Amino acid sequence: MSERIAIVGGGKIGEALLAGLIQSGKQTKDLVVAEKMPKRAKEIADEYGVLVTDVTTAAEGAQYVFLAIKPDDVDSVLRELSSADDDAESERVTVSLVAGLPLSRYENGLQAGSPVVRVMPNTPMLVNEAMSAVSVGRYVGDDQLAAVVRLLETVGKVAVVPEKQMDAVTAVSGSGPAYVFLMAEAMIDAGVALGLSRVQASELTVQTIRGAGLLLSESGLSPVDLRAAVTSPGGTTAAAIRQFEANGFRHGVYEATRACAAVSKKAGYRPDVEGLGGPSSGRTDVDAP
Ligand SMILES: NC(=O)C1=CN([C@@H]2O[C@H](COP(=O)(O)OP(=O)(O)OC[C@H]3O[C@@H](n4cnc5c(N)ncnc54)[C@H](OP(=O)(O)O)[C@@H]3O)[C@@H](O)[C@H]2O)C=CC1
Ligand SMILES: O=C(O)[C@@H]1CCC=N1
Repeated sequence: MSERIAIVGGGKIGEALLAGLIQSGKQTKDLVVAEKMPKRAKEIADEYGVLVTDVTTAAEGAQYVFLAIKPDDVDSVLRELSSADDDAESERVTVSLVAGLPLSRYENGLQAGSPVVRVMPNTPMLVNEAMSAVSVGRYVGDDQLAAVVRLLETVGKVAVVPEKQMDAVTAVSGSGPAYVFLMAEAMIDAGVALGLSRVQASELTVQTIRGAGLLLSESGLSPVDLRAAVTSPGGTTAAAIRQFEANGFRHGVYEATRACAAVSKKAGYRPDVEGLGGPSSGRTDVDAP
């Protein structure tokens, strides 16, 4: 029997999941999206040929409901899901892609005993090269976990991690693609400053990042060894790396990931709305940044 998969939220990561699942062979008849913005709903329906509807309809008959919505929208969606179809709820696996919110938030918001899996994916899912980290809720059976892992493996790699590592995971792989794209932007701008056309600088940068990523992934060598192999004694790379270090590159990456993890840790608090320590999260393990 085919599995019906609902994706609530047709934004960036919801679309990446949808596109990845379709590319990996999932049939569009087994996929349904809930998206509340009418313009976006039409774009998704036109582009992918899937049903785009409301949360309740999407969840009906779905074995898996992926939540690809912002943290602020979670409570209202959980209310809709728990009033949708009481009998089905304990069978249905809710898979949250939302940064920062703990498993307990979903387990408390859904019918008692509902299986919930928390995932931190990333946008390379669009090209079936995601890195997804998975933490398992207390009511998830082994078969249910295996099924979610199998689904995510169709769009990339999967690691199962304890929930306490999720903030760090978000800082490395969840937000990580943005750091690489920022590096690409900076390299392209630097190439233009050195006299290359933007088209040339883009082609050189994109292929360099692609090739370096593949080499790192496939050679079995460490980043330290691979960097050393590029760095000829007294040569051009050594001059560049000296400037990176003098300008705090390593420190910048460290501070950036720390800031990212701190925001992930506080996501449940919605600090802009309620102030730190506000009543929305139910979390008690949040430190000052
Ligand atoms: N982008 C990324 O790389 C990653 C994102 N995530 C997580 O994924 C989640 C979504 O992020 P992202 O895709 O970037 O955000 P987007 O804002 O692009 O997408 C969220 C979408 O969900 C829609 N939505 C909100 N509430 C509902 C509802 N009740 N029913 C149907 N649709 C709804 C929003 O509509 P509207 O705009 O009208 O509110 C919006 O189109 C976040 O929690 C984030 O932490 C995790 C890993 C990576
Ligand atoms: O920026 C964000 O909050 C989301 C979570 C990880 C990547 N994007």
